[in-house]
Amino acid sequence: MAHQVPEDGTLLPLMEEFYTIQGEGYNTGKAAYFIRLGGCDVGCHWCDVKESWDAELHALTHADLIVANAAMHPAKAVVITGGEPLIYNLDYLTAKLHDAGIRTFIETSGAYPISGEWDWICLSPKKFKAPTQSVADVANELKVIVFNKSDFAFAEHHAKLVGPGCKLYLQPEWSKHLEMTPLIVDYVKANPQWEISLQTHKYLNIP
Ligand SMILES: C[S@@+](CC[C@H](N)C(=O)[O-])C[C@H]1O[C@@H](n2cnc3c(N)ncnc32)[C@H](O)[C@@H]1O
Ligand SMILES: Nc1nc2[nH]cc(C(=O)O)c2c(=O)[nH]1
Ligand code: SF4
Ligand SMILES: [Mg+2]
Repeated sequence: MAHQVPEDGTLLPLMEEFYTIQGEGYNTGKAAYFIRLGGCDVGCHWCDVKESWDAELHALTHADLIVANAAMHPAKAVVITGGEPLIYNLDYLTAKLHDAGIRTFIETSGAYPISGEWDWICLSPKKFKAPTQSVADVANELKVIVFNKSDFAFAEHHAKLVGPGCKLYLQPEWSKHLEMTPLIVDYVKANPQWEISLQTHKYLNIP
């Protein structure tokens, strides 16, 4: 039976929620409550959370309960990720998080139009399903995964589509990090508008 996810965003397929330290990008090192929504049709072959793809496997959960759980943690910041969170209407969830005094951060491929009210938007565009301009226009951070050398040209293409204040990051694909990290180091030294982002939680062995 397919999930009937209500369009008002009150019920969302929740895969997992956990309190940890943001491992990637601009907010690296800051404690945050992670909300991982199920469902993604982008199909990155190197995705590190393929268990998230099938939304049906993840129970529809009321957004009010997600907010109550988040509010119990000391850091008043959540990262909404997935799966691809923008498949869903995130207006209700993010408004309630803001009502509770919690800052809202999102990790998205941008493959679906923007919804929700955000304090930080990380756009990680994919070759497999291009991001919508509605997300590129408002992204605070562009984080391109480097799986092979062609990803530097892909990164430059997307840097032209984001706004002028958007931070630019290159992050090694995890299974290739030993090979790609030195290439990123050289690229950032030659093109210092870019910075390197590492998946520090994997080095720290935390969620
Ligand atoms: C699992 S995704 C979920 C959010 C959204 N679907 C997206 O791709 O942005 C969270 C972040 O992990 C990155 N990511 C996924 N698999 C990765 C891997 N094998 N190595 C490095 N980064 C990865 C994604 O690019 C994204 O920035
Ligand atoms: N610690 C930690 N930081 C993260 N930043 C983005 C993540 C994600 O899977 O979206 C992630 C994650 O899974 N864990
Ligand atoms: S868009 Fe994100 S969740 Fe979906 S397959 Fe790619 S990395 Fe995984
Ligand atoms: Mg992750």
